Amino acid sequence: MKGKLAETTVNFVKGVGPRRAELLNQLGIFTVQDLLEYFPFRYEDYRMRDLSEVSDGEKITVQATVYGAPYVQMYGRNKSRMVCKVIVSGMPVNAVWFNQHFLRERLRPGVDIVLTGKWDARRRQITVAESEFQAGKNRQTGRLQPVYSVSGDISQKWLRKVIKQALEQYGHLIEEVLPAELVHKHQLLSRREALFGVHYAENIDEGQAARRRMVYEELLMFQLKLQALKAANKNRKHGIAHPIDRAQVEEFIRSLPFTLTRSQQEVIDEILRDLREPGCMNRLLQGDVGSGKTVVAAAALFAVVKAGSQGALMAPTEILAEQHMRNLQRMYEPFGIQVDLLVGSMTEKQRRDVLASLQMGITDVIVGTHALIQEDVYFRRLGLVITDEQHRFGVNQRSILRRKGMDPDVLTMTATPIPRTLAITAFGDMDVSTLSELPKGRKPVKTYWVKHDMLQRIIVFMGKEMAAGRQCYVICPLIEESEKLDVQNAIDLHAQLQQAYPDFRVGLLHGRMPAAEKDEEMRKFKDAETHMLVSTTVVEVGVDVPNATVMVIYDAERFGLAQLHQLRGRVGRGEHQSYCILIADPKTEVGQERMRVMMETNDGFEVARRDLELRGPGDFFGTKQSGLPEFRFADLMSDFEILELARDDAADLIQRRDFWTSPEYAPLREMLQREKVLSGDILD
Ligand SMILES: Nc1ncnc2c1ncn2[C@@H]1O[C@H](COP(=O)(O)OP(=O)(O)OP(=O)(O)O)[C@@H](O)[C@H]1O
Repeated sequence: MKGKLAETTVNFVKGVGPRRAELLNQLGIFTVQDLLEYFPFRYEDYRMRDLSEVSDGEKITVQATVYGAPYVQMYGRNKSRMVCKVIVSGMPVNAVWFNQHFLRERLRPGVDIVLTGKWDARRRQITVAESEFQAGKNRQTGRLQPVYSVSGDISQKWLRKVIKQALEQYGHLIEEVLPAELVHKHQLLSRREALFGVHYAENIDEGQAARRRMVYEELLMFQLKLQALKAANKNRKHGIAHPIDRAQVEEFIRSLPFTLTRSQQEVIDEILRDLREPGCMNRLLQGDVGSGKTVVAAAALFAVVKAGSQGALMAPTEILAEQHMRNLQRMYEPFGIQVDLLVGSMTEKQRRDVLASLQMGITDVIVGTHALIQEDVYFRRLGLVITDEQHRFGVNQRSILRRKGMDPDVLTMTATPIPRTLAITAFGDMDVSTLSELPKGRKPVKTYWVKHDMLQRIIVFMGKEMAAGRQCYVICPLIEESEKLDVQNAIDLHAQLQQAYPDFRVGLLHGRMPAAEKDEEMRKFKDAETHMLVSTTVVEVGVDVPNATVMVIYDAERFGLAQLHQLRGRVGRGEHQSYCILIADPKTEVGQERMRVMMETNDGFEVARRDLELRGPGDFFGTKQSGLPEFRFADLMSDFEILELARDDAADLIQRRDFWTSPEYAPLREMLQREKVLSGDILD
């Protein structure tokens, strides 16, 4: 939102100096508005409890009174353990602090203190994580506390303080942006109430109400934008009406080593129809893992090339770009179509050659990463761009191309199963095609969940599969905090497994390897020069090695369901029976349930549905689903109902005459203007 708060930088908040301002900037917080809209991702319950209500090992916050003298033991270098007797709920309890002996002076008998920490029922002891001496207005304990995503030198405590300070200083300037009728209709909090509410929530319900208001606002803006865009694009007749020769496309399809599924055939028809039209195609192609999206892309590119244009296929990684290029080269070989690769790791000379060949129109199809549509890349006649979900073709990319005199059709592919209704709503500016079946003859992947102590048996099993000529993936544990540790893990596991299988070749793939080396490892696995591939999650999307039949995932509980499904999708891509083995010791009931979901279903839509169910209300801001547009506040899967409301409201607003004139809607109109969806670039 434009306005005073969006123009006031954070250093105007009391207590924020230049250094702290810089730290906030690193969190993406530049203005007071950013700060106020920096929402907690969950709440920590510091509400006071009675000892009789808590069970062993729980985290608690209690009111205590010191009655003994603190006893300090020093050990190591500067390490300490301090014990002090306190009274909680009328009973004596030991409070233990680590490395905080500087508090010793303050622990005098009779002093009241609020302690937060872990309760050990057997020893009647609290291991203190936080202690607070006075119970004043700004006290952190004794209530629900927002937990923000922080990093490095910014502490929770400090950020809480600064946000509260900002609310005190600037809260009165928070302006409503939604029309009163909508606030009323959906019983939303006002913007001011919501921003106060989310940071000061007394209970989870208050937090949720605040969140709901912001989610609605965000989704309404999103829908207004989409619908304005779609309306603008509909009016365009500047796209290319490709003179598609149906018979040639049929010939290409007949040349493939398999027959298309009905779904593939239908989707290709839909795309060909779009391509013939003069308007710009903007279509989303979704299909579960292994449903055969690449062939559809190949047929579309083929059609466009035969109709006299060039095509571009953009992949999220160099490995995938390379894979696509080889596939296309193989498929197009009988047809004399020139496919070239353009990626970052090429030499300057190679790059120059490809650019020249593109510009002269010698290259028919260019495959690359997203660097492909850069300022200095020129096509002779670009007719179709195919890209993937994470890199949806945005307004900016379109306008870069348009400036170069091109207005290609666009196809976006996604493997994230999104319920069709959600897809249509979430991608309101696109038409949606779905591959709803897998190629014939695929056997469902058998999924097993095992504990770490089964490792030996897994090793024997993989040995047997490899002896039968198959290949295996082993995905290493993932340590989120440190990429370096991830890599080390992968290296160690690789060494162990190579030792376990002296007769087979084991490859290694991780994110820190140079791109050329990664490609080489991938190629070796693809050509079955290596029999096993130990990898971090870099193989996650799109890799296609039909001869691989085993996917072993270490520490599977650390991955999200969507990610596990993606990983599992790397096997079961050929005629052989495939297996997915999840090695996991989940500690929570939900964690165990997630493993069971994987065992029970192979269907991506079902996995997504169960995933949603398992995310309880405690999961305040949910886990982000890949494949859908990302938002600050909203999570499209769980906020689907609000999304539908917002869609209907947006449709209603846009066609209303007074929306474009009345002051009530000025903030929404300004947003649309700022986002350039109404400007000349789009509305010709
Ligand atoms: N109709 C078909 N019959 C048999 N095999 C097919 C058919 N269509 C595609 N395939 C093969 O199935 C495998 C998976 O296809 P593809 O790589 O296109 O899947 P995808 O939809 O891109 O999946 P993912 O999202 O998992 O990467 C490939 O080896 C492909 O050659």
